[in-house]
Amino acid sequence: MSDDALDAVRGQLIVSCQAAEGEPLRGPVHMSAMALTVLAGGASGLRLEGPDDVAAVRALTTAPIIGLWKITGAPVYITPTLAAVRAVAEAGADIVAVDGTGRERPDGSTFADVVDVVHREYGRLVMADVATLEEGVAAAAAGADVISTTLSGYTGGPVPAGPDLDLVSQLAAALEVPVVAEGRIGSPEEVAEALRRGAWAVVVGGAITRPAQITASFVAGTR
Ligand SMILES: CC(=O)N[C@H](C=O)[C@@H](O)[C@H](O)[C@H](O)COP(=O)(O)O
Repeated sequence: MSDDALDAVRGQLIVSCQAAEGEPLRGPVHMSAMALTVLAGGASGLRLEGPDDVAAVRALTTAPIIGLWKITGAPVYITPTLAAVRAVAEAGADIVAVDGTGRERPDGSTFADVVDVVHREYGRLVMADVATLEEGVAAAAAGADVISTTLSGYTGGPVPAGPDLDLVSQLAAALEVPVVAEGRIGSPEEVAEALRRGAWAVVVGGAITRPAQITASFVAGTR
């Protein structure tokens, strides 16, 4: 298994290019253009949703791709089944991101099963998307190659306004594996702070690639 993808993003910005079902930018045509655009801006890696987007962008770049597949219907929705894991790996993701919260997966698979499939069948890496320190420690013990703070704020209660940089600090202090800062990072200053706190890399999504969200933040200034 190669750690090249992780080496290539060390200390760097990864940009998440995602559009949800029903959004005008949904689909590989627009997301490919978005991906090439953020690479032109200096992003060192990409986070992409759905096998179609991953495959389309894989054909265009050798930049590291973190792939996931959001399948709604259960609390665990980030690459929630082994079939989804295989589809994302087969589409060409270097790193497969999956829910790493320890909650029940809809197909009954375990996180260790995911690690086994991704490592043994595909020779790729596994990113555990977690919400807490305990989940990150458990996912690393179960074989995750990299832990991301993706799900902090999304597993119960109100979603906070800013990123969970304290979780970045806690995970970085506790773990040997790389820790990625992700979720609600909204400024270059927050990127720098996440790296200071020990993040291996920083993922920014909506603040760069969700124009409706960005527009709404400006519209708020008219009220
Ligand atoms: C919670 C969840 O499902 N997060 C998703 C995971 O891939 C995406 O919707 C986020 O855009 C991504 O994590 C980047 O975060 P932000 O867009 O806040 O910079």
